[in-house]
Amino acid sequence: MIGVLPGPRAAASAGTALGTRSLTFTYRAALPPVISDLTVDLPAGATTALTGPSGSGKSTLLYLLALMIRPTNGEVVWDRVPASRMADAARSRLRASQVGFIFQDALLDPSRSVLANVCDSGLFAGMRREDAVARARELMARFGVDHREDHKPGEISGGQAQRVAICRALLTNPRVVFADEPTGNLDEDTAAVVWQALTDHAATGATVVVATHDGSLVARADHEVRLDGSGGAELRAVRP
Ligand SMILES: Nc1ncnc2c1ncn2[C@@H]1O[C@H](COP(=O)(O)OP(=O)(O)OP(=O)(O)O)[C@@H](O)[C@H]1O
Repeated sequence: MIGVLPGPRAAASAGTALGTRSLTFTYRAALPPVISDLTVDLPAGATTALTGPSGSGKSTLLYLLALMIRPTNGEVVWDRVPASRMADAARSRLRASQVGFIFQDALLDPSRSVLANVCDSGLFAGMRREDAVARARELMARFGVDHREDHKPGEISGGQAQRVAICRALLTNPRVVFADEPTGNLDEDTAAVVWQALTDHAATGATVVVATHDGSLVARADHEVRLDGSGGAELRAVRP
């Protein structure tokens, strides 16, 4: 069980909005839990690096926090509400309106153009089409993929697909961004642009949680939650 640390930029935020209470998750009853009795508050207005050995449960914890899967025991709490107990439709609405998720393998729709992939999350969240397109083009220019807007995901590189996925996640200016190895496919300069974008987003008051093995990213985060590989975790301030 682990505790709470205030974020350096927490003053800019409305406080901690997201956390877990005695969270336990098991993929199969016969197996030991991947996450075991985890209590943590993830500060708003700050970046938190989620680290730990391969297989320790980083992706699983991101899916739980993003309400994509339900805990075996305990809660994921959003604004003091046990959101993991909400009905599916309510969880979907919360995800669409408040969460940006950058998957480890980008997970773009191969049948849709790059521009459509980026815009769709905004349309689903209720944005007007022209606003979604304008914001998508602004983000794609920032991440250097605007010249690919008419291409299909199968026609762009892995690093470009990762950047498109980042544009998609930031489109609605979500309150919470989860990123699963967002710089894994990127060169150093592009990774720096992505990290800066996530840091800037946290500075607006958002909660940003990044699963990563990249020590240079961890060193630039505000906090680290380290999963120990046996279901537990510890939280530390990277930059007190
Ligand atoms: N759908 C699934 N069914 C059963 N077990 C699973 C499933 N998905 C993941 N696991 C197991 O859960 C554990 C945690 O996996 P997870 O992908 O969350 O780890 P991770 O820390 O993100 O790993 P990596 O750093 O290698 O990406 C692993 O032992 C994995 O084999």
